[in-house]
Formats: sequence, structure tokens, C-alpha cells
Amino acid sequence: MTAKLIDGKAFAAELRAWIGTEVAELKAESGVTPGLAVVLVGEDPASAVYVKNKGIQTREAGMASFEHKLAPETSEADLLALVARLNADPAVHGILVQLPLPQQIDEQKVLAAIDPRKDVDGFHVVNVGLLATGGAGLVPCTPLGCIMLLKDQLGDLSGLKAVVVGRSNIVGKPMAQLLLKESCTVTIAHSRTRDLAAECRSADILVAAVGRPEFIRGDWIKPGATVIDVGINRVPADGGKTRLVGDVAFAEAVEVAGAITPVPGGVGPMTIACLLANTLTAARRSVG
Ligand SMILES: NC(=O)C1=CN([C@@H]2O[C@H](COP(=O)(O)OP(=O)(O)OC[C@H]3O[C@@H](n4cnc5c(N)ncnc54)[C@H](OP(=O)(O)O)[C@@H]3O)[C@@H](O)[C@H]2O)C=CC1
Ligand SMILES: Nc1nc(=O)c2c([nH]1)NC[C@@H]1CN(c3ccc(C(=O)N[C@@H](CCC(=O)O)C(=O)O)cc3)C=[N+]21
Repeated sequence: MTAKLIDGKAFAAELRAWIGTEVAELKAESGVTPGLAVVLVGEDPASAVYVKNKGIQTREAGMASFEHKLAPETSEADLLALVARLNADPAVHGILVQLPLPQQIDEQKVLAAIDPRKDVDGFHVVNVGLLATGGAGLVPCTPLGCIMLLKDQLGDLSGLKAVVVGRSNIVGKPMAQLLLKESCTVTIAHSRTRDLAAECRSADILVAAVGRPEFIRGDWIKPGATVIDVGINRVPADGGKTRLVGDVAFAEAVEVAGAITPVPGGVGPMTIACLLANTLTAARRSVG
């Protein structure tokens, strides 16, 4: 059997086009242009590419993009001062501080300083709490994009057995919350899980957010399962180049799964599209 490929790139392009029409409508009705501020501290080349892509797609959707690139040695106080200015700026509806931050800066302190109404990453404790208790906060972009792909693929998710490998605050935990909200039976696996392969084999929906290239093997996958590969890993390729691979051994998995997201072209583009969706939501709420 060969799995169906879940085309996140195409889905994300459609979603961005829809966001573009909604942005135009909001502008016409209220005169408000949604604005997204992205803050990058340091010079990680992968992050720089990601920030650049976000800027391009933000403008393509008709929104304003504000990019703040700070030196790697920026102090926590200076970053907090910038966040305070962005909180107070009425042209800014969404704020994203690219993670990870350099070690002199306390990540939790910075996330806590962002106005929860502008927290388009959904990482502020207020939004984490709203997600956990069923409120209408801002939902983390990567898990939100994964749920959209799953619902598009499977329709109603209720009663399905979902296994999330990874328990980070930015992917694994909010992913599990969203699957629970869809009435899946959810298991969160991590580095201390006993017999991870057996846990994975029980999953109708398998979400991999581990950060280890091709870690999840084909024979860990239940035949016909839907596999969502969140991993973005740069590995050496022929000719001294590099290439991106996911957390799932794709060539093996594609023979077993019912449907699977590729890397690149799967979850990654959905993350950016959902960031724009959250910025639109934040701008609409600011209008009332
Ligand atoms: N496509 C996208 O838009 C995005 C992609 N990513 C990618 O997703 C991946 C995960 O990111 P993130 O959640 O931030 O990563 P983290 O490093 O924060 O978390 C990784 C998780 O994987 C678990 N893990 C590590 N090794 C093992 C193992 N041997 N067996 C079982 N579990 C293990 C860890 O367990 P423990 O807690 O026990 O240590 C941890 O919970 C990365 O490749 C990242 O680049 C991230 C964000 C967005
Ligand atoms: N505050 C914060 N929020 C984040 O959402 C956040 C972050 N920090 N830090 C880093 C991770 C990583 N991440 C990605 C988003 C899109 C792609 C993406 O578009 N990937 C393309 C490929 C891009 C390429 O070719 O390099 C794809 O998978 O097709 C990848 C990775 C968001 N993150």
C-alpha cells in the first residue's frame, strides 16, 4: 500500500488566499490593517529564513509586517522594552518572538510580557490556560495547522486513538489538547515512554514532534494510520549540501500509513498560514 500524501503546501496556499479576502473585508469595514510584528534575536540562519518567509506571506495577505532583528547579545531588559512598545502600538495586532532565545534571556519572562490578546503564537499562560479549559484564546499555530489537515483528511476525529510523540509547550502539549477537544483518545509519549514502538502502533493518528531525523520507523505505524510529521531536521545530503527530513522515516512509513504529511511541504507551511489566521483573529477582536 502507498499512503496518500497530505499536501500542506497547497492547503496553506488556499488558507492564505482566504485570509487575504478576509483582510480586505476588514480593511473596508473598519479601516484596520492587521499588523504582525516578528522579533528575532541573534543570527540563526534557519530562523532568519523562516522570519523572511513570514514577512513575505504576511504582506501577500494584505497585512502589515514589522520585523525586528536584534543582536545576539541583546539584554533581557532591552527585549522586554521592545515587547512593551509593541504591546502599546495600535498598528500591531500580533507579536511573535522567535524561539529559542539566547541563554541570557529568560524565555518564560518574555512570553509572559506579551499582551495575551496579541500573543499569536498562543504561548502565553493565559492562552495555554484558555486552551486547556475550553475558552476562546489564541491557539498555537503548528498544532492548529495539524488539526486542520487531520479534519480535512478524516472528517470527524471523535473516538480515534491519537498518539503524540513529544511533550513540548510549543507542539506536543497543545497538540494533545486540541486532539482531546476533538474527542480523540490521546496518549502523549516522550523520552521516558516504555515501548514507544508499541504505543505508536496503537495509533489511528500519529503525530511526531520529536526533533530527531527519521526517528519513527515504518514498522511502528499501524497499517492505514494517518501520520502527521511535525519534525524539521536539516541533515547532510550528497554534494556537501543539506536537505530537510522529518521525524518519521518517510520512505518506510509511506508503505504502511493510510495518509502522511511530507517534509518539506506538510506541516511547515500550515504553521505560517495559521500565524496569519491568528493575526487576523487578533485584529478582528481589537475592532470588537
Ligand atoms: N513544522 C513546524 O512548523 C514546526 C516544526 N518543529 C519541529 O518539530 C520538532 C519538535 O519540536 P519541539 O517540540 O520544539 O522539540 P523539543 O525538543 O522541545 O521536544 C522534543 C520532544 O521529543 C521528545 N523526545 C526526544 N527524544 C525522544 C526519544 N528518544 N523518544 C521519545 N521521545 C523523545 C522529548 O521528550 P522529553 O520531554 O522526555 O525530553 C520532547 O518532549 C523539531 O524537529 C522542530 O524543528 C517545531 C515547531 C514548528
Ligand atoms: N515563537 C516561535 N513560533 C514558531 O512557530 C516557531 C519558532 N518560534 N521557532 C522555530 C519553529 C519552527 N517553525 C517553522 C515554521 C515553518 C516552517 C516551514 O515553513 N517549513 C517549510 C520548509 C522551509 C525550508 O525549506 O526551510 C516546509 O516544511 O515545507 C518550518 C519551521 C516555527 N517555529
